Amino acid sequence: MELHFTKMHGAGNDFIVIDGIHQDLSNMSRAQWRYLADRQFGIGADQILLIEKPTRPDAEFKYRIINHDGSEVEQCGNGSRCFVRFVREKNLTDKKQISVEVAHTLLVLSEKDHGLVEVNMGAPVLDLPLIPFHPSGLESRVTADTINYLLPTKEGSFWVTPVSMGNPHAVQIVDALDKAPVLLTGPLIEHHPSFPARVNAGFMQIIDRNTIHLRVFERGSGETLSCGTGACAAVVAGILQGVLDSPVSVHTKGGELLIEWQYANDGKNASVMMTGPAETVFEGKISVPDL
Ligand SMILES: N[C@H](CCC[C@H](N)C(=O)O)C(=O)O
Repeated sequence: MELHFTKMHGAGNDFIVIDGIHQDLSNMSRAQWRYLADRQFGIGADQILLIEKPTRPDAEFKYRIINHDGSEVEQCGNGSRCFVRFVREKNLTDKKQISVEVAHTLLVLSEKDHGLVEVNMGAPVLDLPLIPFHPSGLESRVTADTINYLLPTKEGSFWVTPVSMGNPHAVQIVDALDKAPVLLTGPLIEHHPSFPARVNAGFMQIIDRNTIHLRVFERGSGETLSCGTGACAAVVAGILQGVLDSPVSVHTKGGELLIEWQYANDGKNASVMMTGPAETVFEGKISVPDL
């Protein structure tokens, strides 16, 4: 089958964005999704964003997120900004604020000046079974307003803070990000049995109380140049541990994101606000083989 797509990125986290409203992609297999995301045999991307008609009355659109490995997931921060840019450029809506259904949540997205996009990512989920995270048998320690867990792997043990932004994250603080063994330990954390749905492994270096450097080994995609939900999770973890204050500038290999979480005023149910770039790179069409 032939399909039209738009290649986009949000701070270097790259996407294949597909209009599934005007194209019928209901029969795509996981192997075909993997083919599209493959950087040698297909178009190449960290994730695929598939835009569909909503299933709930308060949403204008729905979008689905498929990782590089073909796994479908619950949330994508950088992708949500590219979604806004896409529907604007395609004139699919003229609304200033766009409500979109993503897995089990409703995101409210709006464009800001200077080509940036702001997303209300909702409140973090910290209830361990909902992350999901099973701490049984793990050493733990209280750190300010949260609990860290010592995750043992064959390459050492790492203190992590479990946080969900709709998708699961394990955030650790490192002293020197450029020396952190992200590619060695990231996969071990991603597949750790304490995270039954796997997990995105975040590595953050605290620069000051309003600045971090961040690398994320993403579930289903490996290390990406930037991870929006990972930036949100890292800031939540840092604020709960008493080492960060909102707003936080998150520096990633692919660019800068601004994350705000008014925990001090509104507690753990405060929404996380993410602001960052979204770029269209090129449009194309591709013939997808039966796989
Ligand atoms: N790999 C993630 C999904 C993409 C998230 C990331 N690209 C973002 O910008 O939030 C997961 O499996 O939960």
